[in-house]
Amino acid sequence: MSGIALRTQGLSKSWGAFKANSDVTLNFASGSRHALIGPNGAGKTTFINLLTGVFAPTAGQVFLGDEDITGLPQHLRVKRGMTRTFQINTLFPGLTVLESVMLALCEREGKSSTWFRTVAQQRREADEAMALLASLKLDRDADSETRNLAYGRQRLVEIALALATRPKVLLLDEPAAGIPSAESAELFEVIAGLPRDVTILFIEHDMGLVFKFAERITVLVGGRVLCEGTPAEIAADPRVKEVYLGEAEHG
Ligand SMILES: Nc1ncnc2c1ncn2[C@@H]1O[C@H](COP(=O)(O)OP(=O)(O)OP(=O)(O)O)[C@@H](O)[C@H]1O
Repeated sequence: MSGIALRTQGLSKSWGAFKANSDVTLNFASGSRHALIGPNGAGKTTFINLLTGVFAPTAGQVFLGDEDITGLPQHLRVKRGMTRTFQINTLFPGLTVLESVMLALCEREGKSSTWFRTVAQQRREADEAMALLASLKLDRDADSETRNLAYGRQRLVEIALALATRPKVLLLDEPAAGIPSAESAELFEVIAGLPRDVTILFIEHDMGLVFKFAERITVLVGGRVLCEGTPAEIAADPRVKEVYLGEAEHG
């Protein structure tokens, strides 16, 4: 696939006089693995919330492919192909991994309220769910209750649930947060191996993971784009060093 999967034009969000995002204009190429980095409070999560429709922007637009989705409610953005991860702990506490993914698949097909389905229909969904789990190396956990899995594997189930909506764009806000580093590397290996028809934008604080897995990096500082480029370009940019060195000195 080529072209632009997602772009923003002059996207801004203020609360009173405070500008959390200012004039953010970015392109996300189809199939790319794009990281959004920046110091605490830079406005990264705000940007994701503007993309998904949690917040309405003060100014600017969001385009998914060619469509201006700025005014769309959250669930219609998911239907159009932009999904962020769901928190399984709050969604399906007592279900197995397989049941959770089947439920997400049924939800996508609009079948979640159908109490009677044929065995053949259920088998199709189970097969699709198992294939999805296998692609994330979660098939061995299919019959475990999600709440009994290690935290890192729970995060993978969250990604499976997001993928069940068949996204064109997948948004991951710190997918490895709270996971031991050995597990987080494994999680990112799986994310990196996702099909190329899914464009991935992720926020991540661990620079080792960012520079290993991102193909493009955007640095946000004070709600503005400081710079954007390949990992090599970002690593060599003196402005980025200044921002992070300044942070280290304060820390
Ligand atoms: N609903 C809100 N009302 C007012 N201010 C907010 C709101 N949400 C976020 N902010 C402020 O906007 C700024 C940017 O926050 P945001 O969470 O987007 O930053 P971040 O880059 O994701 O930070 P972190 O890396 O610490 O998660 C912060 O100063 C925050 O306090």
